Amino acid sequence: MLILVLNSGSSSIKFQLHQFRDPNAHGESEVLAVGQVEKAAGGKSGKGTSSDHLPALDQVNQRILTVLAGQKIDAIGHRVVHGGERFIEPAVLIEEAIGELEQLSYLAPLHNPDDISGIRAAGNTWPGVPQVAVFDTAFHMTLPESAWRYAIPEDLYSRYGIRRYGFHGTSVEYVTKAAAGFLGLPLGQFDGIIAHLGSGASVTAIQGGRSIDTSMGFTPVDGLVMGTRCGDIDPSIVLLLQRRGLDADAIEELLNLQSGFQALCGFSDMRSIEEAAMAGHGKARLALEIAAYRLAKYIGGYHVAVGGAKALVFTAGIGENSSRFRSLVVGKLGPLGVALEDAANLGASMERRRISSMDSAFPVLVIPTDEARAIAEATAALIQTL
Ligand SMILES: Nc1ncnc2c1ncn2[C@@H]1O[C@H](COP(=O)(O)OP(=O)(O)O)[C@@H](O)[C@H]1O
Ligand SMILES: CC(=O)OP(=O)(O)O
Ligand SMILES: [Mg+2]
Repeated sequence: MLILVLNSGSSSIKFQLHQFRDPNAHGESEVLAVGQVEKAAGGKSGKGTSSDHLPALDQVNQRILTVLAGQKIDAIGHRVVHGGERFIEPAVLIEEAIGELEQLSYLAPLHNPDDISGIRAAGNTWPGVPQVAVFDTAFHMTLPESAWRYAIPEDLYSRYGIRRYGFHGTSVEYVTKAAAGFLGLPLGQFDGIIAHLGSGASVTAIQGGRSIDTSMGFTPVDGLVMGTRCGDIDPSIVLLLQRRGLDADAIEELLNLQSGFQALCGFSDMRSIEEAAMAGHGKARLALEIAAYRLAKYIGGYHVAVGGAKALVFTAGIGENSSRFRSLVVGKLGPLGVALEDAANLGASMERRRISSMDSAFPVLVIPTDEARAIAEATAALIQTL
């Protein structure tokens, strides 16, 4: 079975072609092709149309043709950022579902419109091939109301759907299962904290294998300090900016694209920030300190939320690769009795591994995430049922 996974971002489309040897899509898939193509137009506003996607998808098609050698793709799996409360699991993208997704676009104006344009364009490029959406929000639909409800008038929830949703769920679910397996625990007995630290970053509290709280909220701008997103701020800041003449689009851009590490030190990717910090750049060091401090506070809170974590797990670009950032964060967890084994933390292995000391109160793990594989598996499983 052949599954094409597409992740349509604002400026590029990432793709992976997965083959499941077993016709029932059990077992590991093999990655036959992987790549990224740039989109011609669209910009970072999320306001691109499906015609912006067509030339890019045509390039994807060209790049997989030789690998396919005449075989047909069985399904396309799309990463979709926001599924609202409507989509609590992956969905087959029949016209009705695409329509429902369009209704949800106002919730994620920076992400969903691109995802939907990508879905429509893929329907043109690969006509007749079933398409599936896998949602970043779905895994967090298990949050209890005490975690998802904001203390604002109820009307705002019933009218506009204003609540905490949480994101990165596909990654967090994959890593949660892998961490439970690594520790030899049944999923239902895994209580822990998963820190997904990429260009977008969030941390999730897991109890009994399910998400019970997470740092991103109504949108992916909330929570941790990220590459260009501010994370937690007082909403009154937005009001002041508005009173000083910034409109909604300008404020959105400021908080999503000009904040976070970018605002604190002038660099948005962790490799540059680390290099600058090592070269003595004071603002880069302060930025790392602010981000690590905030994440450590969340970890302390989530240790309480899950009733005592059995593991802390680092994943995604920064979580998997930055031993310096992991060490800064775990260095603040002394009161929880958690400590790293320096040699293990510094190791550059790409394997799942434990990096905490033998006497750490609970293990600290590095588990590489694989969103595309998770999307391929979910897509394959769903189209079996058609
Ligand atoms: N070897 C490394 N050391 C430090 N940071 C790294 C390393 N490799 C990648 N990163 C950081 O990981 C982040 C990107 O994470 P990633 O999960 O690929 O993000 P996304 O998929 O959301 O774009 C960037 O900040 C990048 O600098
Ligand atoms: C939803 C989100 O934050 O995605 P990313 O980490 O890919 O920016
Ligand atoms: Mg990411």
